[in-house]
Amino acid sequence: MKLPNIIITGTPGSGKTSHAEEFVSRHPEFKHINVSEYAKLNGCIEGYDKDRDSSIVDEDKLLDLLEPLANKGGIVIDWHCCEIFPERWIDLVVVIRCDNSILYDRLVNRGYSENKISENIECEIMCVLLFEAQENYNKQIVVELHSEDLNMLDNNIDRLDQWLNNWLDNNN
Ligand SMILES: Nc1ncnc2c1ncn2[C@@H]1O[C@H](COP(=O)(O)OP(=O)(O)OP(=O)(O)O)[C@@H](O)[C@H]1O
Repeated sequence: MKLPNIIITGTPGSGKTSHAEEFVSRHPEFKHINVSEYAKLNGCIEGYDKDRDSSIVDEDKLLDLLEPLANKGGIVIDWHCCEIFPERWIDLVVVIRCDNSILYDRLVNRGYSENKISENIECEIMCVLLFEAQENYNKQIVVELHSEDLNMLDNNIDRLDQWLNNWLDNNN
């Protein structure tokens, strides 16, 4: 059976990994690719950005490694950046959104620096990840989902289940 490839993107702390994990726990035939972890485990880190306090991913190497998985289908890519993934790979782009004050508390709880918190809150206010998704993929495959409490998370995954059922009906 053919499976779709999904990107789950959004500002750090918005809830990408929570969504990807819940979706894959309901659909174990999918593989969750948490790009930050995957890049570290697979030697795709090419440096460190001191200002941003984050690793720099070797995107070419990452894409080479992901290509066979994407061609097979059934990957859920979880990263705060979506534009590097070729359009032909991707069937759905989910942009997770979060209320600023809730996001702020989540980032404080993670012990992020004031700079890193401000940068991420600004990114959320300016809808950076939503625009990035809409500019790089057909708008019809981009969906914005809010993730402020567990009820919302559950409803979002129900929506993704429905989308998946429709996709499977239309593509198999
Ligand atoms: N809908 C939600 N309701 C309650 N808590 C949530 C929800 N979504 C995420 N969280 C919590 O917010 C924190 C950040 O979530 P998560 O790690 O899924 O975000 P992320 O976008 O993957 O972050 P990063 O990009 O840094 O990996 C976690 O503590 C998680 O439990």
